Amino acid sequence: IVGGEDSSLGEWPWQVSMQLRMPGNVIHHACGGSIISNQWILTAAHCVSDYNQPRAWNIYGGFLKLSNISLTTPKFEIDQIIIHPLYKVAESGYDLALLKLKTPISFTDHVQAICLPPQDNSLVIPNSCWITGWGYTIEDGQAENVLQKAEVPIVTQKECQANYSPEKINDKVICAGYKQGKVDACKGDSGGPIACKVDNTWYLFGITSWGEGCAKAGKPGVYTRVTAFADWIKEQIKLN
Ligand SMILES: O=C1CSc2cc(C(=O)N[C@@H](Cc3ccccc3)C(=O)NCCc3cc(Cl)ccc3-n3cnnn3)ccc2N1
Repeated sequence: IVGGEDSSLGEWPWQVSMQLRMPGNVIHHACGGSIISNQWILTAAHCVSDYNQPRAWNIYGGFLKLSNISLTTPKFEIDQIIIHPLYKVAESGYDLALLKLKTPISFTDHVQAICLPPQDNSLVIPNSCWITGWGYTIEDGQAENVLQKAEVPIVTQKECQANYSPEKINDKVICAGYKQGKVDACKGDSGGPIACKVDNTWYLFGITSWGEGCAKAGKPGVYTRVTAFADWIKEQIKLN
């Protein structure tokens, strides 16, 4: 996250760190994700498309600092990875994947689910929402130890289409960021949430997907619009 600030423990209890098991028994934060029920995590398809072996991933919830995670830390294990069937590359949309966990999570003060917004667009998206992650804080940076948070304004479809080529910005994505840039997601944040608070309840409105650079003026972040896939998500959870 560029232009954000440190979160506090338990502030974003649905945020998980998705870590890849590398040779030599090391693990390495690669993507964010959001807990949406006690057995399901929602992330970006591009995070898992090249690493689609469930046992390649260790998932950690309830942490503020990556430095508190080690190979002996209790983890969530993936039973099944479901990538949206129309996904090809992040810029072409459908950038979402469901991860079914081997054992249900027992929720705590620091580990909770975030609500899915209804598909019927009955919920009005607030003017600004929050992005969170352990990604780079500058474009050519490194993973951040303390979970970062930043408030970003939602950009209209029209304005976002003007920023990027129109075929990349359709009604299944949501753009967020300031005209002057400065605040944005960046490498290592993808898969994570854009969370909006409506009537005192937090909803997952977007999944961090792509952008042209990080925090550049006129280049807002592009997020998978979760409301466009709420029925698909519910269907998959019911079927699996
Ligand atoms: O030590 C680490 C910790 S994590 C990490 C992530 C990545 C990375 O490219 N991640 C990609 C996604 C990816 C994941 C797995 C495989 C391949 C790619 C990403 O986050 N991409 C974020 C994409 C993005 C989204 C928005 Cl909303 C706004 C701006 C951007 N960025 C544009 N340029 N950089 N970020 C690279 C090195 C890393 N090194």
